[in-house]
Amino acid sequence: MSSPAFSSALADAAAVRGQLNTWLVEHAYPLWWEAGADRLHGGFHEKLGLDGKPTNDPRRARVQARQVYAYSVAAKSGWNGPVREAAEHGLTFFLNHYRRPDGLFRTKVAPDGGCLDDTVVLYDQAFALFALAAAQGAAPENRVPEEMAVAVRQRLLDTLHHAQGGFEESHPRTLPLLSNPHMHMLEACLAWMEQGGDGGWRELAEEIVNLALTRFIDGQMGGLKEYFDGDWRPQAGTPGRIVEPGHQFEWAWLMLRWSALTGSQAAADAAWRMIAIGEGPGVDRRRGVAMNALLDDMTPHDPVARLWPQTERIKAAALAALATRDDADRSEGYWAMAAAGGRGLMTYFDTPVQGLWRDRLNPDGSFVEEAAPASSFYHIVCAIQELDRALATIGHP
Ligand SMILES: O=P(O)(O)OC[C@H]1O[C@@H](O)[C@@H](O)[C@@H](O)[C@@H]1O
Repeated sequence: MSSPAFSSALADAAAVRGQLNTWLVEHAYPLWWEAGADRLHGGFHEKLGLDGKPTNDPRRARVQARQVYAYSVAAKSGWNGPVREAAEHGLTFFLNHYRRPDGLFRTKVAPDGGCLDDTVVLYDQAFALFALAAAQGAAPENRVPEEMAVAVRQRLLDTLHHAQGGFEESHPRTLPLLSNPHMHMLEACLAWMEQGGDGGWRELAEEIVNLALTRFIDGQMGGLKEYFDGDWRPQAGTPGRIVEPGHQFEWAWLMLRWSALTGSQAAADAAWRMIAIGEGPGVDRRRGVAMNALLDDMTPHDPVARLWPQTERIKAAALAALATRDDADRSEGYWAMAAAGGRGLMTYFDTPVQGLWRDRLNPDGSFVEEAAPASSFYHIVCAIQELDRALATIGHP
């Protein structure tokens, strides 16, 4: 029962959290382990069809890594399935089939683990680091994941480091440069800092935060952009004008975490502005969801709403509510945002087989009929756990 001292928006957010968590533990975790794990070849399927059966799609490195994370933290949500077995099932396949002789990770393999694309993609390296941090957290006595992660970090700094900070996409250079993999690199650095990793994680995190504050974010508009030329200037034409609401939320969540760790006011200020964009022009009130993309004049660019921006809306809102807890009115607004984000997310869970999700909501309110991508599970798990953690921190049951 919620105490009368708690606001109604907060109680509402807690009620939504309860529904989300029930769905997660009773339907999603069991389904993505029972049907989503490949007992024959190992690893996890890339997608489950709307009938709950696996599709035979090629497997992206990021998806395996994300599933390792999702199952590593499953016990925190109260799933009492074989947490460790599930996480190890994913990690074994990932290390056996994606790890290259140079210690970096290839981008894609076939369902049987055969190499389909040996390319090193920066985004995938970030998720490899993230999964290794999750593995470290699940089995702290084994230091192998840390050794592997430090080697990956060093190799990236040796081969892809950009003179003005951050990373190239590849060597030899391909353009545009992208902010997005840096977001996940920052997420991985924070995960390693939480695991007690060496000072290199903090240094790299700081470099990425500074790059975001000085280059990725447009100081006038306050929004963070996606595509850049070789000197970290927004790319010419439309790509350089794209502002994704989901990324405003996701970066804001990371910036608030960074600010809480370091006291950085600049990071917090950037977060408030990004949240205002995401939650203002970024949300279509009619459908109750965050859209895929705006342009820098705040007009919709891609009004389709994928699932993942909804999870990022929840994460940003939960942490913002926590960070403003001494200012009742502000905090109340963020709890309301978290509740609205949670409701928006739940509309994606209305599927013939419970535990699956829809991925794309059209402007007319219909969903695209398609298989459920496993890639979204990590987003969903993290959002529900962040909401839960924020509520627990302020003492809400
Ligand atoms: O597109 P998938 O693989 O489902 O990932 C979902 C999304 O995750 C977010 O964190 C961002 O990195 C997006 O750019 C990405 O599209």
